[in-house]
Amino acid sequence: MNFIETRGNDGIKPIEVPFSEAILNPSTSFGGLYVPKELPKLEDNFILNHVNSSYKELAYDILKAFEIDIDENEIKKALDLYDNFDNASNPCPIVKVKDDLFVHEQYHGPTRAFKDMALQPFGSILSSIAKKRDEKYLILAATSGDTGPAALNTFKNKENIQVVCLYPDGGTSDVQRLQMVCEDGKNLKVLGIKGNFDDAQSALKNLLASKTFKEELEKDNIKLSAANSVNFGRIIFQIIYHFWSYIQLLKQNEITFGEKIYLVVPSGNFGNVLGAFYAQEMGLPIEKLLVASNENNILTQWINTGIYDIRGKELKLTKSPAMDILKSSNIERVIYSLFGAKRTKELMEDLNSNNIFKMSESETKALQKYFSAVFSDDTFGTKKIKEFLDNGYLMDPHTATCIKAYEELKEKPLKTVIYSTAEWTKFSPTVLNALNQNAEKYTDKDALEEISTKYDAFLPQSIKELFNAKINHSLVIEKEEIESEIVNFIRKS
Ligand SMILES: N[C@@H](CCOP(=O)(O)O)C(=O)O
Repeated sequence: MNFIETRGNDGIKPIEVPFSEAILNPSTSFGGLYVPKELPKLEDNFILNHVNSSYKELAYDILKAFEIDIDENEIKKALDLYDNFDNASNPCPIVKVKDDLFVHEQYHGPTRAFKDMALQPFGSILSSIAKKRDEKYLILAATSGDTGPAALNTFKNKENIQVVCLYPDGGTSDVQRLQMVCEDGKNLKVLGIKGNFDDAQSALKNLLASKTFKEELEKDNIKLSAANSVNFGRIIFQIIYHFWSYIQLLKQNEITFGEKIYLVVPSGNFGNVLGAFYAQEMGLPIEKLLVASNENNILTQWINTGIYDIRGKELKLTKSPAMDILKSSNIERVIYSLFGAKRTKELMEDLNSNNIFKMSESETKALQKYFSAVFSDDTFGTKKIKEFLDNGYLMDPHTATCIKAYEELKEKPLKTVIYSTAEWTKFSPTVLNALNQNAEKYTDKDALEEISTKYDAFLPQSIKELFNAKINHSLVIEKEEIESEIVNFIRKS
């Protein structure tokens, strides 16, 4: 299957490209994003046929439905990386927390966040193709905390690959920061920037679109790609686990085949919930996608009003930093699916030029057929962390935002899966404040120890080791210095 562009084609780029091309070179005409020409429709009995499949078998068959131009053995090698997760046969388990409520734990990979579910196999495939083609790539990653560690981990020491990861200084948790600045691969560069996540992501998008930057890289025979969800190579792996959720509920006799469910997804860049939307379009019985956000509630505003307005909005630093985002990348792919390329280009150009776009009433209704949204603040989150642990379940602040959506947005008494995108270990001071109902300034190390001892919670070795690890990347730079720092790094390596 080939891939086309959300904002249409400029007559210079190829009108459609295979999967390998879309992931190696994600920059498109007019700054759009690659999307599949059409989504594969899975056969009626696809789900039933996979009730006894392993995650890897399910993933393989979904990837096959996309007819991607990647060698079968490469795909299998990439999927074998799930064997390194906590439980090889179930890399993202579902846990029942109430009669009708289930948590899909997506954080059992090496960097303790859902990004590993996609970046582990994506990194393997991308670097294998680069090596086979004998091409060198610079992979950019902008992160609000989870993508960065996962991108660095997957590409560390990979031949033909260099990675530059941009994070907002002071805009991630301390564990997230340490996961990045302590990484030691010789092909990795981590840059803190004086700015927020939107600044980091805008820099990435500008560089992807910049002819002169790409020409500069070409002098060293280097091509440019990205590890963020602007790259469809991320999204394709973020479709699979929604099928897994449904199949797990079937296996546990919690639902019967065909019964619809709600999925609640904590959202920032909208890649995870976009994967769920695509899964629904491919045949997964979903009643509605419930979008949870924090006080940076732009997604709630968009879904509830059809207006995306960031004029005069300041990005707030919250206790759920991975969702501290105002310019969300993947709303564009949803808009394209619902209204086509011409309208997507119009709306995205409005947003770029005026910091606002307005959809019509009928467009807003069309969006609301699939999505409902609500946001919550940190006070709500800490209350829910405590309430759930009192009932035996430990969750992180991002997962806690989902509870608001579960409590307020469900219109039918259907089973609901909430997505736990990151492990509590990445946010232990916030979690301990919630549990002790105080505002003490705990260090991450103390909070991790106290929670794991008091509540007998598992503490991964990779997290414990961070506090004795050497800091390999201490540079924090101005936004304006990003491009020259990257070029320096390329030239020095
Ligand atoms: N929440 C992300 C931000 C980047 O999102 P992505 O899905 O586009 O990589 C993070 O934690 O870094």
